[in-house]
Amino acid sequence: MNNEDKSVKTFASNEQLSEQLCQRVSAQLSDAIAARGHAYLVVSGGNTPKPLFEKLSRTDIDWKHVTIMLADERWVLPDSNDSNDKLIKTVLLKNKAAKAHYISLYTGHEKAQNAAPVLSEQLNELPEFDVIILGMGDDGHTASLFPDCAELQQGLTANDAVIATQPTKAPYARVSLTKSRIMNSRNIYLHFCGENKLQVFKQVEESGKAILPIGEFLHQQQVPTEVYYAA
Ligand SMILES: O=C(O)[C@H](O)[C@@H](O)[C@H](O)[C@H](O)COP(=O)(O)O
Repeated sequence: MNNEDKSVKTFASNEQLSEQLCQRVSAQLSDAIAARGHAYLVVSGGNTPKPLFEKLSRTDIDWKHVTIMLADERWVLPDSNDSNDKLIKTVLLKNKAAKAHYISLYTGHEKAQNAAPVLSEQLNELPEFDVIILGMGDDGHTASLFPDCAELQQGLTANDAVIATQPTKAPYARVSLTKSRIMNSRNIYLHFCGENKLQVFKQVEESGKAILPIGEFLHQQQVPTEVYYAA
């Protein structure tokens, strides 16, 4: 591993990983509250983070001084089982974490591209995120920055905080944080599970460059980035 490689913490299960990541993230959120009076936590959707969300929801931190939001949203109705908004409200914003502030990326606009500028204005006003937890797909996408979507370069270069994307190999139009908004964070975590994703991660890591979107956040030295992997 060259010195640019990110530290990878490997766990036997997502349950064990989630326990450790919950402790780490909670401590950083509490430090942020102590230092600045408020903490900003950005999470990703999908299945991988569910055990982490359950544990975070039960963690005793000063949630009323935490704002939570998603790194991306599928453009589906909020009662859809594919809605990240529904996932967060169901699995994270409960128990002790019910006191947290939450900024939904689902604006109610008919189209994601009409929501993106409104969300950009709102999220550009926010300070540096304290913690952002990114997932990764088998294709190396993260948030909704997909290798095969026409909007990828815009997502990697725009100063806007949010863009609309339309992946070709995944369902739904989406809104996604851009690289510049993701990088405006104090701590980045990449959380993924399974051998397939591990091979993708190793391929990107060993290439030394951003051959897939996740590589934009692995091959950078500006923001401390830790990788949490479970078999
Ligand atoms: O809206 C989404 O789908 C997520 O934000 C996305 O980036 C996710 O992190 C990966 O697709 C991994 O999803 P799984 O954890 O379900 O494999």
